Amino acid sequence: MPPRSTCPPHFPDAALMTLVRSTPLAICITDADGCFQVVNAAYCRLYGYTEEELLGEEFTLVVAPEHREMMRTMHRAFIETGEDNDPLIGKPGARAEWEVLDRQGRSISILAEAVRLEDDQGNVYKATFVVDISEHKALERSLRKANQRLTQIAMYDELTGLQSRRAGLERLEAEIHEQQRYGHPLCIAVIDLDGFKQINDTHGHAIGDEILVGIAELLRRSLRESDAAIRLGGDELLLVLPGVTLDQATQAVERIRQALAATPLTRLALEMTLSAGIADYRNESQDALLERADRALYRAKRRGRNRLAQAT
Ligand SMILES: Nc1nc2c(ncn2[C@@H]2O[C@H](COP(=O)(O)OP(=O)(O)OP(=O)(O)O)[C@@H](O)[C@H]2O)c(=O)[nH]1
Repeated sequence: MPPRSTCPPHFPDAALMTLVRSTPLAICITDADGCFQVVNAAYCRLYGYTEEELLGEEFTLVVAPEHREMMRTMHRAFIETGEDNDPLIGKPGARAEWEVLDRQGRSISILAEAVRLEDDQGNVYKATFVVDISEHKALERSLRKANQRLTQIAMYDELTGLQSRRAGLERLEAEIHEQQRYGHPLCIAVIDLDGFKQINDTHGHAIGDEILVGIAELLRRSLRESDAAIRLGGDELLLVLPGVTLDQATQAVERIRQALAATPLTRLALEMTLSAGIADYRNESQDALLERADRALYRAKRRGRNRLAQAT
């Protein structure tokens, strides 16, 4: 035999009701039809209604119209079984977060927890305890936004939108692992603009920036989905070209070189050229691969710029 309840035999009891009414926790009690039978002062304050306005009304008054039917169904299920069959979290449970509406139609985030009550006549009620978590939710949203922003800053170069050095080198490392596992060819190209310092010195940094943005656009247009374009720093760029041989990579970068030479950039329609060193991956470390591409780039520069060189 379960122990008998120590509650007074009549519900609601006057002393308990005083407690319910004066607690700072927002509480409402709804009957089997979902109509408010009790709302305490904290509940009224939270939603901006008077007690008279709420009593007898269906609880869906504080729910957005599109969610009312679902909430009615859940309320009925709770009255019958004592469990919320919450379709959003997919498991029974009487504690959940919701978005509700106050009297002005403003959205409030709440944490609600409920208990099923039964009086001596067998009438069933649902008592719901509500905590306003709007500030907490707003903070959560702004933290999520700040995190996204930080990720964006870490992953992408702010000026050009190309991948950042850090993200790009991580990507290259991942491609090297793929290559080691499956043996697909993998190439990289280290690109450096020709005479970029002179452009900055003659036309100013803002025009130099426009050039970098223009080249980034050209790269995005020219590369495949599976390729990556990375700004290593300054006017130095890295292309990661998976699945192509050294000759195919050279053809692809040669097309980019020609396209750049034929595309005047910025409002001053400046002509710009690039030099590049291209290397195919040869079972080496990332640093060794980058170093070979760098040496090839250096050769291309020495031979007169506006040209490519393959790494040996
Ligand atoms: N406008 C602009 N300039 C930058 C930026 N970052 C680096 N630079 C400049 O880019 C120039 C890089 O020049 P270098 O690559 O060393 O030399 P270069 O003039 O291109 O000469 P070569 O590479 O030998 O053809 C320097 O003057 C840097 O100050 C940037 O974000 N914006």
